Amino acid sequence: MKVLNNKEMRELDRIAIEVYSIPGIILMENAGIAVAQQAMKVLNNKPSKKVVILCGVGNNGGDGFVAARHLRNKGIPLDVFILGEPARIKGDARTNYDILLKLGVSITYIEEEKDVTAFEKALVNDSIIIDGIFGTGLHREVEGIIKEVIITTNNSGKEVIAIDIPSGVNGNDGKINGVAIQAAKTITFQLPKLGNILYPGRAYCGELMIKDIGIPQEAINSVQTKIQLITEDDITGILPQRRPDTHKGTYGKAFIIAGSPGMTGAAILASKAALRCGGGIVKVAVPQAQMDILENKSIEAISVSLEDLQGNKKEFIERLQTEDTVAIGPGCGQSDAFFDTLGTVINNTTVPIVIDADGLNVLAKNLNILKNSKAPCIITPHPGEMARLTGLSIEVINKERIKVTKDFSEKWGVITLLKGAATVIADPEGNVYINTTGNPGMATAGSGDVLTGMITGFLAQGISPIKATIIAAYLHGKAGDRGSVKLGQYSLMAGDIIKEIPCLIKEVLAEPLKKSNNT
Ligand SMILES: NC(=O)C1=CN([C@@H]2O[C@H](COP(=O)(O)OP(=O)(O)OC[C@H]3O[C@@H](n4cnc5c(N)ncnc54)[C@H](O)[C@@H]3O)[C@@H](O)[C@H]2O)[C@H](O)CC1
Ligand SMILES: [K+]
Repeated sequence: MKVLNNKEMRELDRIAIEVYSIPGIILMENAGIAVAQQAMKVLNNKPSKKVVILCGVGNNGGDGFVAARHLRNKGIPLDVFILGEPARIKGDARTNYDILLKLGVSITYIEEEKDVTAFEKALVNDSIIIDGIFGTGLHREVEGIIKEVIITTNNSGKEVIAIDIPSGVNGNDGKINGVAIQAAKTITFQLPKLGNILYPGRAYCGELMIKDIGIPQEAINSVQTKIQLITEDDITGILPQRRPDTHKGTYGKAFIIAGSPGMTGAAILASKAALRCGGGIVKVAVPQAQMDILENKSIEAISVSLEDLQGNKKEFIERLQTEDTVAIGPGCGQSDAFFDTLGTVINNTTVPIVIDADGLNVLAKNLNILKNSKAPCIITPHPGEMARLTGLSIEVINKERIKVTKDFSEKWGVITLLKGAATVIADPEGNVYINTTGNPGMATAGSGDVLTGMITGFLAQGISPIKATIIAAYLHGKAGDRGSVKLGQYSLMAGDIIKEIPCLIKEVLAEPLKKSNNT
């Protein structure tokens, strides 16, 4: 699903209205109806029904006027408050404002302190608030009486439904322009905006609902954006049912170079995750002293002595030619020998390579070795590792997550998955995919090793590097969400994420069994 910035959303509106002749007031009516319907759902659980609607002087306010009319038609008591000069209300918003005036709806104009008091008094019992102050038209800091109303709203303890985007959240990047409405739910229209998806804006949205307001798919297709939100639709049924006449080799050979003294767990987690995602054969190169531990804990994986590999480069290179994918880095440490191993892999592998953790920390010392790579390369840094790869501060990286990730991918010709909330994936062509599954419970040792193993498991089966990265990112987060519901975010461990993979693959990824397959 495309994710738009404010300008692209306005362009989408324009195309719908000017190219496909859909009157803007129809879009506004549909938007307002969607908001009213959601408000009714929330009100149904409340004994006393009352809605207070905050409207700005733009079309976001226009949506609010429409919602007011539909709620009034359902007999819901409501108070409408307008923030800004009524004379500035124009076009479709003006039409809907005039209708409310003709209907005699109670409208209060918030221009000074006493009007804020009137707003506070309107918030009786368990009334709910609809936020139609600003949408994609927000273009400067929120100040003055509007800022005061937003703070009052947030302090009121009332449930807030935001129209399109919580007022104060910048639709272009999710940053807060001074202050922002904390919504319990946000109803956005046709496509999500970056401000609905990127933190901190995403946290202000509460539960995000995307409502179709009648903009045709042709109009959506014509808006040029390279940023997509990963949704379950993107990965549903993507793993074909397995044919009877197949064997483990059919599902690919993954070679994982992981582990160092005290870090065998990284190798165990990555190998288990790769197998759980359907990889056929998973070999793991670990230091000789850890082979027994690995074989004991990950019995389905095949262990290989890292020292033997490092001691016989010719054989190492020959082995690399027999694999379907290679992953390197989890728990590897940063020894000179490992730096050489990484160079051997990058210089001699033609199949997809996943570089994670210490592989990235060592790569950061000489990024130019990427220029020798003949293989599709996927890197999976967290912000700290990205800081070492780019020389940027973690603060800058987290402020410009999309730009930093996209720039790195385009510059070095790799697929970059930047971990964090929300995970950002970019490919060398500058396409960007945002993943919103996952939760803070996954900030636990080994979670990244699991993700590396999952990407590797899908690559081994011949899924394309970008698709394997997208599927793994979504599923990893979804598994973490399930695990956190069962165990709580404090107790979730990396191994618990792996436990959730089988059900999710069966429910989501695997193509539904055809009747004939049941025979
Ligand atoms: N396809 C759709 O998504 C549809 C969206 N609709 C709604 O229209 C708004 C966008 O409306 P717009 O008039 O462009 O802007 P806003 O209503 O968001 O802005 C209100 C108004 O406020 C002024 N302003 C901006 N920043 C500030 C500030 N910090 N302080 C004070 N005033 C400010 C600005 O000049 C504007 O005039 C979209 O979000 C949807 O809700 C359509 O109704 C249906 C189709
Ligand atoms: K809003």
